[in-house]
Amino acid sequence: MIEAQGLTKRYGSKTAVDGIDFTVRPGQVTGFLGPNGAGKSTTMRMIVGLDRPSAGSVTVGGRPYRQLRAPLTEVGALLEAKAVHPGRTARSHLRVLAATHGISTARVDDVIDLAGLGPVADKRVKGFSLGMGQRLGIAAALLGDPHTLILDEPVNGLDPEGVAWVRGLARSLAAEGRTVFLSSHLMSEVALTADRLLVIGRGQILAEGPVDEVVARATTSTVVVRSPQAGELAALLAGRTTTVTSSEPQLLEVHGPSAAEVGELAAAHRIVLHELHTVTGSLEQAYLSLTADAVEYHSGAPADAPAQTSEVVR
Ligand SMILES: Nc1ncnc2c1ncn2[C@@H]1O[C@H](COP(=O)(O)OP(=O)(O)OP(=O)(O)O)[C@@H](O)[C@H]1O
Repeated sequence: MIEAQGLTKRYGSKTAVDGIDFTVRPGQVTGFLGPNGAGKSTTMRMIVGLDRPSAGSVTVGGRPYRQLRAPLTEVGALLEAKAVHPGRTARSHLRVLAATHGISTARVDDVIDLAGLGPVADKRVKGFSLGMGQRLGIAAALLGDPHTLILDEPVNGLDPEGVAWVRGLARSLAAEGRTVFLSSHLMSEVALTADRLLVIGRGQILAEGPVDEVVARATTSTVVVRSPQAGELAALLAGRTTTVTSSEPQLLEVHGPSAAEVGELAAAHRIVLHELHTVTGSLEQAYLSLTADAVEYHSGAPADAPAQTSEVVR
């Protein structure tokens, strides 16, 4: 469990993290989202004691990181720009790390296998691809078999097989009851991996909660109805809180009432339905809407409209 209270970091006049309160629970994967410069890495660095909060506090398992007796066995972290001696092999890097933290050499072999580093374990790290470097960072994070995993952009540079591996790993670590906190800019991946979300912008929390709830709150759902009596149903639905549009005969897109309400209204008037489902927004749409006012670094080119990758909930 990670708990932050009034967590703040200032760099001179810049407030990178602005008095945030949050809890990251065990047994779940929590996705940490936000635009570039939102304060994600700074927050993660404060969790693992690499940056000192200017105010407030953050604890892991009830204690500040610096007070943990065996930190590597409690918290494993993959953070950007982690220092690895380029002349060392992956195996020797992990062995040095294990030796300094009283972890067995057998565990080094385990995490090499777990991270799929076997074929390159005895090669020098300086020749590693971005993806291999990420795998080594994840192997190091897992070395102490920690209860809490903090992964800053873990899929950065990984190929599709690697991305799927990180997803499976995060899910299985959470299923074992561990706390998994990961940041990513890949919305499709977060949608597949995370149970909960913490969204920040300009150092402040913009949204927090189960993925479905955050998406539902930040996007509008549409009830799609197909009926041979669409005109009759549209007339019954028309009202101040309901908008009904129709893009083809017999098909209605209804904004306002739930699918259950539309179905019950139809049944009460003996209107035949051939189809009734809810189309919810995507995580990408929710993210763009939540962070629209918190983006510090805008692209020059106009952004494409978010893809209509709607999920159908029956
Ligand atoms: N050491 C530092 N000195 C001064 N400013 C810093 C320092 N580290 C971070 N910042 C500033 O704090 C803000 C938050 O940065 P941070 O790296 O935490 O954002 P982020 O959400 O991780 O962004 P990204 O998605 O680009 O990695 C940014 O404006 C950044 O420029």
